[in-house]
Amino acid sequence: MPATKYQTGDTVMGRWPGSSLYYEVKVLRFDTRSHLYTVIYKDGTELELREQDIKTASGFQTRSRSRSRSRSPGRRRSRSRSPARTTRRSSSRTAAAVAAAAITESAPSTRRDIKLKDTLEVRLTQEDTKAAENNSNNKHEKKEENNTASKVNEKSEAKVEAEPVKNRYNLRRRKDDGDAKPAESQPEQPEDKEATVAAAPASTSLDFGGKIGAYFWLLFLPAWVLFVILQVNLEDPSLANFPPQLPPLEAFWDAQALGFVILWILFQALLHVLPVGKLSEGMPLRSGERLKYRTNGLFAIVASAAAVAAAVYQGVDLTYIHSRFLQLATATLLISVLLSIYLYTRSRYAPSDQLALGGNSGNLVYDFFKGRELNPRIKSFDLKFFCEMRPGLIGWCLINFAMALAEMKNQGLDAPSYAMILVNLFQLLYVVDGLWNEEAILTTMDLMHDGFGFMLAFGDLVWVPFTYTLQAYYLVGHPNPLSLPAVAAIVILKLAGFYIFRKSNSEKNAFRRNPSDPKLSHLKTIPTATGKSLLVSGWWGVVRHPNYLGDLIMALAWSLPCGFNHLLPWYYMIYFIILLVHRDSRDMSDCRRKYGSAWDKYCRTVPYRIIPRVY
Ligand SMILES: NC(=O)C1=CN([C@@H]2O[C@H](COP(=O)(O)OP(=O)(O)OC[C@H]3O[C@@H](n4cnc5c(N)ncnc54)[C@H](OP(=O)(O)O)[C@@H]3O)[C@@H](O)[C@H]2O)C=CC1
Ligand SMILES: CC(C)CCC[C@@H](C)[C@H]1CC=C2C3=C(CC[C@@]21C)[C@@]1(C)CC[C@H](O)C(C)(C)[C@@H]1CC3
Repeated sequence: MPATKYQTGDTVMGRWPGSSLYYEVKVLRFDTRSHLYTVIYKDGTELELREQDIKTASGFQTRSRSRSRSRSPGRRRSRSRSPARTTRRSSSRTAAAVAAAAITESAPSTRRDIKLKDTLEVRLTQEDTKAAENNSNNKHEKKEENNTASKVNEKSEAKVEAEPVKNRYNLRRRKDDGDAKPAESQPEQPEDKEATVAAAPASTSLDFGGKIGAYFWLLFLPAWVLFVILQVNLEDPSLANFPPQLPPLEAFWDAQALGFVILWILFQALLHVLPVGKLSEGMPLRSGERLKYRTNGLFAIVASAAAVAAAVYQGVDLTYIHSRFLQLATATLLISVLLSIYLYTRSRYAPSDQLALGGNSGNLVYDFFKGRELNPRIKSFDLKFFCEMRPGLIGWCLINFAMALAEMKNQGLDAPSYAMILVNLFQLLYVVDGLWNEEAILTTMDLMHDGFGFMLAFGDLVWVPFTYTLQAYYLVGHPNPLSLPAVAAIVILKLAGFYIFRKSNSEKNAFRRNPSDPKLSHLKTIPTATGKSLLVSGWWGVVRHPNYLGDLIMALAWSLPCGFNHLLPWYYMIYFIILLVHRDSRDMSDCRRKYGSAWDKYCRTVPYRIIPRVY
């Protein structure tokens, strides 16, 4: 071995692929060509690691057994699962399995007792690239029994290794290379040495156009909301009338509107904290901890509907929402900015293992926009979950309803138009479904991966209620009579989209929550080194984002009732295509980073992203 940082035989800490956990490993050799260290874990699993994925043991303070024992049950479970202990429990258990178990089951005794001297990041770098295609003949792919998400097909892995690998990632198992020592022959690791949770690494690859992009979006997004609101008020909201005449500045502001918005948010917060409904567990965090969420969204929307009905009965004129839309939007924008400032400020004091992987670039503007802290909470009140699922989402339905009343008032109708009814019912179904399946949000990107900053605070509180309602707003001033066959066709389209959306989201959510669910046992999966598997049949075998496909079909059904006279009611459809294509590519790179070659294999097996045979 040439002069390298670590020498053959050194005992060091190696990062487990796709996780922030470190285990004690022994250096076996260094490859001068690839600059990779081959290391062996206590259970005999061999991996190739980059130098930056290895640290000296002195850089860590591991948790002591006595401390961990006294804390959470999850933590107690994890003790028996670390690679260090597998040799005694079961020699057939792979490091992949045990690491996954450690990742998913260990909760830190306390965040404060985890200290890292370094901030680390694992990057799955593609080495060379020719052979993966040849090796792609589904060696991992098998009809898993679904009895565990953490199986690693050792035999097929060995075959892959035996051939020249082209699309290979540098963090991979090498147990069957021949010179790996059997797990049983490894010395037992002391029981008080356990995996250590890494701090969030500094974000280096930045989304949304990076730092410059963040400036742009911070200015553009609020301006866009105000712009479309001004546009939709025009008799002819066409591009020919761009830009709309700007009203005087004071027209944007109304203290009463601010008061109503604050009341609405407080009312939703009150409903959220009431001890009604179930407490659901989120997905395991990097630390292994699982947060609890009160998922009483359905109760919240029913209670809100009752409160609104009571208010209308008492003579409250909801068309105020239509006439003061601009002022309500401005007030909510102000609240979202203040909330984002609070979120950014508190994130400066948050322990670094609680930061999101993407919003920790060190650049104030970018981090403010993207969000630093993953799950900011005030006691057990989760701000991100609340904002995403309550004031804006339920507010969306309230606004739509107010638009229906405004349409009747403005056009002198006894009942809302067909188009208005369709838009109201379709979007109500979407929101109620989201609240009914509220638990499923816990396995989405926003909740699992994104920090909570301006993007989501503004998105949840302003963007959703004030731009997703544009179709209903448009119909108030721009009637579009629909024939019954047209109504029927649009309803069928909506139901088809909804079916795809709901089935695919539920399938993934059920699989992530319980991979051994007997109802899913017919599905094919690909195991990954993190212990989680990927679905490759069922809905997730049709395209890589079947839920986006269903959502897009629904979006089409929301715009069609508004006709083709103007582009404005099609705004949601256009925005949504851009949003979902971008989310898909963000998710692709996240998953590639997490799952490495298993993800590539999934992409080869399921080549289309959102629309079968098209995209
Ligand atoms: N109306 C709106 O404005 C918006 C609606 N949405 C909707 O919200 C829903 C959630 O969307 P979003 O959070 O973007 O993404 P997904 O719900 O699709 O979540 C993506 C995650 O699912 C997991 N996953 C991906 N492929 C597989 C597979 N083959 N098998 C098992 N797990 C897999 C991965 O996470 P891991 O492996 O880590 O579990 C991946 O990161 C969608 O229905 C979307 O349409 C989204 C954005 C805006
Ligand atoms: C301001 C930016 C340009 C974009 C911000 C994006 C947000 C508005 C969306 C990100 C993901 C969302 C989801 C829903 C609403 C929009 C945002 C917040 C969702 C709650 C809508 C209802 C669905 O049933 C859902 C699946 C629960 C959605 C989850 C994602």
